[in-house]
Amino acid sequence: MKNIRSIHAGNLPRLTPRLPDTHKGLLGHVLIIAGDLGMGGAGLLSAQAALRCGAGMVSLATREQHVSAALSRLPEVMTLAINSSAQLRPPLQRASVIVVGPGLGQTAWSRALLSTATQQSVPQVWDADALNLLAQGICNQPQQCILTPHPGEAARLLNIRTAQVQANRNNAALQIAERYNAVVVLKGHHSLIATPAGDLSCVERGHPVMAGAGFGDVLSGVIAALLAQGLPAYSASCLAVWLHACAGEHLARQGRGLAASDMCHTISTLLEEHSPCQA
Ligand SMILES: NC(=O)C1=CN([C@@H]2O[C@H](COP(=O)(O)OP(=O)(O)OC[C@H]3O[C@@H](n4cnc5c(N)ncnc54)[C@H](O)[C@@H]3O)[C@@H](O)[C@H]2O)[C@@H](O)CC1
Ligand SMILES: Nc1ncnc2c1ncn2[C@@H]1O[C@H](COP(=O)(O)OP(=O)(O)O)[C@@H](O)[C@H]1O
Repeated sequence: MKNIRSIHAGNLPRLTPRLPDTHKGLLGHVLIIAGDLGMGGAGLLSAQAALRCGAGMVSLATREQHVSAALSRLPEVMTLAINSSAQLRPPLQRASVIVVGPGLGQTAWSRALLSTATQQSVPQVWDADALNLLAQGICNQPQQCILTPHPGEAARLLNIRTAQVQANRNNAALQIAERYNAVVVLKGHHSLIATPAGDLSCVERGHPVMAGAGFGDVLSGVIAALLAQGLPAYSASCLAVWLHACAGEHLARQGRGLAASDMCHTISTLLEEHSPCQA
């Protein structure tokens, strides 16, 4: 293992400023594949975060039952009803970055969509049920993949117990990165970012106010937006985890009632302070 690097404001990667004549077509198109019945909000949180972190376009592929709620909450997002993997192909062709997994479930619908996504060659962020299906051997992760497990999902990926992951988080993050040949974000208190080459970074920021539903869904959208705007996988992961953790600290005064969607505006403000839109 190489030395563990502590991420701080001084060594963070930056997004380049936008040219005055830039347009949305140059800023990436994030496709989020998410939201089985009963979990329609997870994809919305990811989409909202991607939008608020500057992705040029954001599409959400989800269950038909979630479309009208998604459109009324996030009109900027192109929300598509997907009943079969054939219907997913056109949006997949347009995507430059894919997020798959938030609230995806593990039904036949979920599996069909995930396996269609694996055939794409663009960068992908795999979260939640995409990781659970990967751990079950139901599919293989594509090239250029970022895996974002929480400790429970990490345990499933390594076929060990959650307590064993937590007892040696560095080792767990590196092992998943090596086994799945992917950049890994091991979430939780002091999140870690690992690569298959053995690089390991730690973000010693964050706050227990973030221990609630949907905070990981937001993180997946932040990573995707940074990828869409040109950062490589490891840099995008480090910057996204740092922004997300610092936003949690900023909002900690709200206490236990902090909702994951409250994070998006603060993450957007921190990103602008760190990487201004114009030079
Ligand atoms: N609004 C929504 O629709 C939401 C949907 N969600 C979906 O709900 C489904 C189930 O996901 P869950 O993550 O709840 O369930 P899981 O069963 O994957 O994970 C929960 C377990 O993982 C372990 N764990 C997680 N974080 C830990 C930490 N920081 N330290 C130690 N142990 C930890 C604990 O044992 C915990 O009980 C997924 O499809 C997910 O995407 C969630 O994302 C929450 C929001
Ligand atoms: N105690 C904590 N300290 C710092 N960060 C936390 C803490 N609890 C949760 N988080 C962060 O919140 C997010 C939770 O993600 P996850 O467990 O996947 O939730 P969900 O699936 O509900 O979206 C992760 O980014 C994690 O690092």
